[in-house]
Amino acid sequence: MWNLADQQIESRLFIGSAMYPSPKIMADAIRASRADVVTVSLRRQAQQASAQNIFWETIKETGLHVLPNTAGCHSVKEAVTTSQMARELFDTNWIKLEVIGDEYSLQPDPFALLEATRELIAQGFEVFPYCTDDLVLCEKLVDAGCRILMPWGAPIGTGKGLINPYALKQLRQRMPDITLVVDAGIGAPSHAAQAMELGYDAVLLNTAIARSPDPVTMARGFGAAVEAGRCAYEAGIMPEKDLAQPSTPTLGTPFWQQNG
Ligand SMILES: CC(=O)[C@@H](O)[C@H](O)COP(=O)(O)O
Repeated sequence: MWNLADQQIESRLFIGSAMYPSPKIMADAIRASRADVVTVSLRRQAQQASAQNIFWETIKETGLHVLPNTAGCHSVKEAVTTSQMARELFDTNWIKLEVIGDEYSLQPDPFALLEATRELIAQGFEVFPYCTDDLVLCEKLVDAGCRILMPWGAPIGTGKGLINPYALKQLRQRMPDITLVVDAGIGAPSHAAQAMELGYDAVLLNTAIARSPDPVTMARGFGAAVEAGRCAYEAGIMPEKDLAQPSTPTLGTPFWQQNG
């Protein structure tokens, strides 16, 4: 168990709820991933109100912690209003704050993100900001009152994995007491394991599972990878060496020549 914003949870995988082929496949994939936190977008588009209702019911039935998000917001005002609606709807002060600054890369706008964060924290929200891996921005978000940061691995939906492991490593070293979650751009279970091996507290992903030809099996794979990466981090990963070193001792007497 570990502590996320004063809640004890087990899994270190946060899962998205968009773009699944059906609500049933989404529910099955969420279950297979063994995630404890699911993120939902308030600005989600559904063709019919009935489809929207099925979606919300399915999310509720999972019994998971819901982390509403402000995906699709491009301004402080939009993000703050969406967060307030999310608090009413889901009865939670958690908000994954996304304020997009560039339509091409979907890169968060660091200035608007900081402004919206300050405003929402003043209103009593627990802000989970989706940010870049910029150290100075991250420090300012912490100064604003964030206990959790969600730097990107790569732009949303690209599946490129950790494009700047150096920056992510620096963040982990410089912020040992902050909960750090790699959010977005994770394409394969090995990317998720790499984030966990760096000592990140969790990873959040959506596209790689929802858009897989087999979301349920992929979700199971991601759940296992996150656990494997965390085990490796906790156990301590061996340092790399330049010189080869035999893993089988060559000294001593072979066992078939030993007496007795
Ligand atoms: C669902 C959600 O919150 C996304 O905005 C998130 O950032 C995940 O990104 P990927 O779809 O790249 O995993």
